[in-house]
Amino acid sequence: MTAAPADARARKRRLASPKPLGKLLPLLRPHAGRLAVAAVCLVLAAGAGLVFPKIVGWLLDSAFMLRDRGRLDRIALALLAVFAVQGVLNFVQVYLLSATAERVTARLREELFAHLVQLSPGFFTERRTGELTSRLSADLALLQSLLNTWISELARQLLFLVGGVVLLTFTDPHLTLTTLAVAPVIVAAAIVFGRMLRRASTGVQDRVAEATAMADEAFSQIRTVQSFVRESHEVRRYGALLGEVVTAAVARARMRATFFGVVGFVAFAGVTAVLWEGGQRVLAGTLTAGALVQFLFYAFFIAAAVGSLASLFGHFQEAIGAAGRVFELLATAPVVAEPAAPLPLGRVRGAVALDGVTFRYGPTLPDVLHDVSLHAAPGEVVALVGRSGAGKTTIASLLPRFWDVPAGRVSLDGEDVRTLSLTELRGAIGVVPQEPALFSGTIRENIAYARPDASLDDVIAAARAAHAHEFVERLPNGYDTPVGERGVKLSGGQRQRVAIARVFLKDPAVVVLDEATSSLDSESERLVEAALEELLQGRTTIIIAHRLSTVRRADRVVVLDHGRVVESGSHAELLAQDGLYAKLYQGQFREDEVPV
Ligand SMILES: Nc1ncnc2c1ncn2[C@@H]1O[C@H](COP(=O)(O)OP(=O)(O)OP(=O)(O)O)[C@@H](O)[C@H]1O
Repeated sequence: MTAAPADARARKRRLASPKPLGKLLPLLRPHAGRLAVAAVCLVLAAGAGLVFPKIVGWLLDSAFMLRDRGRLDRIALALLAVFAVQGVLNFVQVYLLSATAERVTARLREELFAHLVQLSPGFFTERRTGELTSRLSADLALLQSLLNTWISELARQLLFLVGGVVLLTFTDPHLTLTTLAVAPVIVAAAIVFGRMLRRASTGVQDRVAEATAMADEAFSQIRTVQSFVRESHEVRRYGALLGEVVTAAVARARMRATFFGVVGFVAFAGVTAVLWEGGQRVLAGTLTAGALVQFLFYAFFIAAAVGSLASLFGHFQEAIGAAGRVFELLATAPVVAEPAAPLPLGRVRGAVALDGVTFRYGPTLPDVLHDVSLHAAPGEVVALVGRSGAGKTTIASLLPRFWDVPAGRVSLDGEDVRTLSLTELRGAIGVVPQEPALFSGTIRENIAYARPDASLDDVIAAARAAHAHEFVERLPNGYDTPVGERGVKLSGGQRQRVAIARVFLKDPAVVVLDEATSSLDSESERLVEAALEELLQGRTTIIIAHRLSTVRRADRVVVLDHGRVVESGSHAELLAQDGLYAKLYQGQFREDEVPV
């Protein structure tokens, strides 16, 4: 239990360091030209802003004293010109920065997405998908604000601060000191509140991610939610999480409000001190009214700049937190890595083997496979059977190398799967999951998922082989019919046949099939059976079998128990052995038998 607080401390330290923001620099490099133009515009616009008090001071001291109307007109026109130029400069700068920020954020989002989709399935069992989507949206939105507003605001306010102080010092060094007397208080407040804000903001972002994850889960499990009539429970759960978001956000708002109150008061107290001290000198005749007004303007600029910088400090802390989380995700190394120099696979024959494989899902978890050896010759159909939790799905997911084995060897055509390129290995293996989920899109797009360049004829041929063509043809838009999110607009049997058609189009040498446990109506069942029958022709097949017809068809049945191979042989041989298989047969298969 000592590790957790240490982790938390490390996390806090890591978030406090601005290093994560530095990682944005390489992304900005391609936009250097645009950023340079924006920076020049920003400096010039700030300069124009700084000229304004000078002109007003001049106006008061010369035009008014001399009662010169012409001079007033000229000064007003000059001011208009200054503001017009400033307007144009602001436009260019805001436009360039926003466009760059949009591009950079989109690029980073894409990079993060590209990184996440190639991480091993194990990563997604540890992290909730809703949390990841929240990182992609909320944290990147913070970084976008950083790029298009906060950085330019920081530069602008720094220019106002430095420019203001320099110009003040030229006018009256003593009054400058009075103005700056309050600065240490503001800086101290910024540091204290900034830290608190960063922590509070991380809390808010984490709570938002949790609430998003929960909603995401409820939507994806909507049938379960509704069939158990748990809608109000889910609403309460979501409400409770939103309550936490509100509590955390209100705490952050309280901090921000206190900060603004304190900093506002201190800054204007400084301005008041300047007014009081300067006013006395105007009365004494050692300072002109124009110089005092000019001075007050600069004092306002400085106060506003210090205040803005202080609040920007808080925003930067939030952005550091967001960048930290984003780059931490980007740095997650895939557990299953592409070999440095993959062996070329050539034409795949389809010999599949596990030799002495021991496997566990995590270093602290118990072994779920113990010294498993299993061989399938090219074209052979091997059925895996065993009680629930025996390790069948685990074996099936080791072949496409979704996980690596700590002991033993998994091979394709005699080559260790760890030595092959993931693209070639996975290209050689077709997987039909137990409950195939399709992508929202059309039937054609779903079948062509394995080969997006496939022609309609190829898609139809695959659908025919999978006995899906007949039902697709009867749909209102045929192959262009949208299937709905995850294929919800199709029946279970239709989804299965589309998933089988997809594998036909891929035409792999090895098929890994997790047979559906849920029973379909007999017509649908017959069609799926027929489709599978065709799919297995000439391919090495590993089937997680749940049906008697499947085990009968298999060349070999491998019986697993608690992660060990306990029996192996044909259906008839195993029945004759009267061991675990015979027992399973009595209990599992007989009732599942379907009329063919
Ligand atoms: N992602 C995972 N993380 C940790 N343990 C897991 C994970 N997936 C499966 N297990 C564990 O591994 C063991 C084998 O599971 P597996 O899914 O391979 O069994 P199975 O024989 O396919 O079961 P079923 O027929 O019910 O699908 C089980 O004890 C299970 O709890």
